[in-house]
Amino acid sequence: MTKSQKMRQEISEIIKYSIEKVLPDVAVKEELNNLQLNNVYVVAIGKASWRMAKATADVLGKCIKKGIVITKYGHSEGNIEKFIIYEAGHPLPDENTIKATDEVLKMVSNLSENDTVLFLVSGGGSALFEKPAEGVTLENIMKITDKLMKSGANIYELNTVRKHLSQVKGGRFAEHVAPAKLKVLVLSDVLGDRLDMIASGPAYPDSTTSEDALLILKKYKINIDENIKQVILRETPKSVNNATHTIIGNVEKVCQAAASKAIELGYNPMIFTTTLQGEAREAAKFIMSIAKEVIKNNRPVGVPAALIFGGETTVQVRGNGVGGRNQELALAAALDIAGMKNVVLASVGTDGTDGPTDAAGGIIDGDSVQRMKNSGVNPVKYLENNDSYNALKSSGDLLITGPTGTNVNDIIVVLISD
Ligand SMILES: Nc1ncnc2c1ncn2[C@@H]1O[C@H](COP(=O)(O)OP(=O)(O)O)[C@@H](O)[C@H]1O
Ligand SMILES: O=C(O)[C@@H](CO)OP(=O)(O)O
Ligand SMILES: [Mg+2]
Repeated sequence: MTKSQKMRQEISEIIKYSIEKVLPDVAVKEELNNLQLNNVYVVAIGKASWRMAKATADVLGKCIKKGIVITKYGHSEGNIEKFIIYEAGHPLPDENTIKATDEVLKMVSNLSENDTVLFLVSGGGSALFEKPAEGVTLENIMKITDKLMKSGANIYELNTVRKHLSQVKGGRFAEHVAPAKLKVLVLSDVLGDRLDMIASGPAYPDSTTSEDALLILKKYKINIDENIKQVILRETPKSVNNATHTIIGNVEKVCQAAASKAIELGYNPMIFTTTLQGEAREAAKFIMSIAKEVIKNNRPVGVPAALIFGGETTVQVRGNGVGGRNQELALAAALDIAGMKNVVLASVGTDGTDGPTDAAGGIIDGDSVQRMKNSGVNPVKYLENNDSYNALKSSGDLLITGPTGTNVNDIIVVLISD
């Protein structure tokens, strides 16, 4: 085995271990074990909702009256007693989203103040839990969110707009549940763990305003009809008094896990940030500038080193290729370190899907670009066309995990050895 092959294997091990450490099962059970709850209604939304619901059913069992899971297509792992399980569209909502959300609203509509809704929230919830505001259609929401996503808007901007077009986001779901109470367990996939942004904060007071939403649409040059503008001008709740929130997992945990596995494998780990953001290809260059500093000057960490970054970059999609922000970061990184020895990078979405592809991300090294060229791929052109998936496929650099059952943002690891 060559050095580079060994490092690729080690980086895969680090990623696998870290994702296992942020599966929500244990954290949900720990949180629920000491609770006295009777007649609980459970609503679970997002890409990790099936696992969160399963852990809940294991702990609360008989105390559950009824539960509903809404997760992304291909993310259900089977039946759970007393639960109805829906799969729906992501990152754009679809008819199944609306159907499942209506079922949730029906379930919580006549509860009393003695009832509790256990609300299990994970990223993906914005697309998977949706009932358009009066005067807005599903198509309106699909079009506006699609445009925002492709223009490189970050998750705060995207969800500020989503919250103002919805009957269940930005605290409005909590109003539906009242007078019953909500206990909300949250798996965070948003920079800074902002509770009003994760899945668009269905039970959390909204910190954004109608004016913010309109300014974001203007910034990205997205035109809306007057009737949509009027809907956006209806303000979201700024206080919610029937919900308590607890964060049970986040990107911090996944970075810590990566650091401990790196130590086990003999690397000096350093977590640089848990809030990486910006255009994916620019982030790649910045990350590799640090790698080069480590190689040249053993700064700010000595070789063998594991550089760890958590967060979520964005991509302005200009071409018509296939990819995701992690694959795009990996491709740009491959171009930056072409020909270099003993450097390997992995960039991975912890949910197991990066963009509209079946890959979780990519693992690249100094020979990736040569491998692409050998198979007739011009990596610069592919990057220009946002076709990172096919570029990484040609060099054998895609990381494919399938849905992981969790969702705590993205992790980037760089291994450097002598
Ligand atoms: N060809 C592409 N290359 C890079 N990114 C893309 C491409 N097509 C779509 N995307 C990005 O993928 C994002 C959705 O990816 P996804 O992994 O589902 O996000 P999340 O995990 O945060 O839900 C969109 O915001 C869009 O910018
Ligand atoms: O649902 C959402 O709003 C976001 C953030 O929580 O999740 P994802 O990026 O996975 O769609
Ligand atoms: Mg996201």
